Amino acid sequence: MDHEADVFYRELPKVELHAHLNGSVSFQTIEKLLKRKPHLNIEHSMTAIGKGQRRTLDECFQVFKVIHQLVDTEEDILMVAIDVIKEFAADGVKYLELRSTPRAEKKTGLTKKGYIETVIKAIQQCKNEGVDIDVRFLVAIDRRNGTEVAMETVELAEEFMLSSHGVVVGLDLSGDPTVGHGRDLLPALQRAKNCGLKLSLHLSEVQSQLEETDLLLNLPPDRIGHGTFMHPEVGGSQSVVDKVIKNNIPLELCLTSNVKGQTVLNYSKHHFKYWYQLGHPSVICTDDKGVFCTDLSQEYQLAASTFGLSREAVWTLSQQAIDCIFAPEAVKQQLRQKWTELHSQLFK
Ligand SMILES: CNc1ncnc2c1ncn2[C@@H]1O[C@H](COP(=O)(O)O)[C@@H](O)[C@H]1O
Ligand SMILES: [Zn+2]
Repeated sequence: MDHEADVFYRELPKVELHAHLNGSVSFQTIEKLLKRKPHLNIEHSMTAIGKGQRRTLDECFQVFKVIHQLVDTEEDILMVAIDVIKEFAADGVKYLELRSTPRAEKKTGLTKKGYIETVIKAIQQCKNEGVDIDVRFLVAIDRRNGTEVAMETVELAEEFMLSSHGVVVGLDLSGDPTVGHGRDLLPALQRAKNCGLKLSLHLSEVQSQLEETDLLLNLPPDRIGHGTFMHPEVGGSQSVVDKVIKNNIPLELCLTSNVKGQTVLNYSKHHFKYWYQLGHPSVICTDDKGVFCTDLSQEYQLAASTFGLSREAVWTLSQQAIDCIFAPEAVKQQLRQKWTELHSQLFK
């Protein structure tokens, strides 16, 4: 980790809605994976982007390929998922939506179905151990894999939505934004929506995707990841902004991810400012806490210090994230209750 966040931000109860499993693997867990697979000759410097370092988004995607080499059995996935869940819990996250791309690996016999089952098993195991966090799962589509794989992924997600007792709640569209086009994925996304899966889509993470964003907004998605280049000031358009506002689609905003991935020049230029000033639902998230060496407390603290938010404003921000979760209304009520209980402790 680059810094330790102040106590207030760690104790602040938080909701994390945008976390890719394999991007969230901590230094300590990477250490364990390196010991399991010394023959790969992978070093820490290949799996994370440290303090003050920046990479192009393209280079970030190389990092994921390295991590995927390290996480290629059910055993690895189980360990990684349990570690990641416990780390979020230790950081004060009370509700977490993890997302991950089911992968099959011929070498190890890993199947996509086994992948999803293992993540669900990890979630169940943490629950049985009494870890103080409610975890849900979004099955991810990697956009580079095209139409057919997207449709298969939706079918799998649908199956697990029906059998996982509420753990699988939705679908994520992610992957290298410069590869593939949303139009080819539209039928799969439409199908997901029709069968009751919630949709969180990475949109306009890079510039010049306005046409795709405009098209996919017609679904409409239930949440947007990043949305960095949607507003007119950065080459977006007012009509796209109007669609987002009209449909009241919350944004998942990941400050450090965008700064380290160089799609945003610096923290003060982050589009959090634009959407927050509009009063539009904006949720602070980590994206890839392992790769970008951050955690959710730190992201809240960075937002507060960069944009001059008071502690009460930070509290409200974390509380309003509850409105944006994909789990049902009863879960939202429980979380609101929890926030109310914790408020007096934090502001005594
Ligand atoms: C930095 N901005 C980003 N933009 C788009 N997709 C991203 C991403 N960060 C992560 N992913 C997606 O998540 C995968 C790794 O986790 P999982 O193997 O699925 O658990 C990456 O391969 C990519 O598809
Ligand atoms: Zn992401």
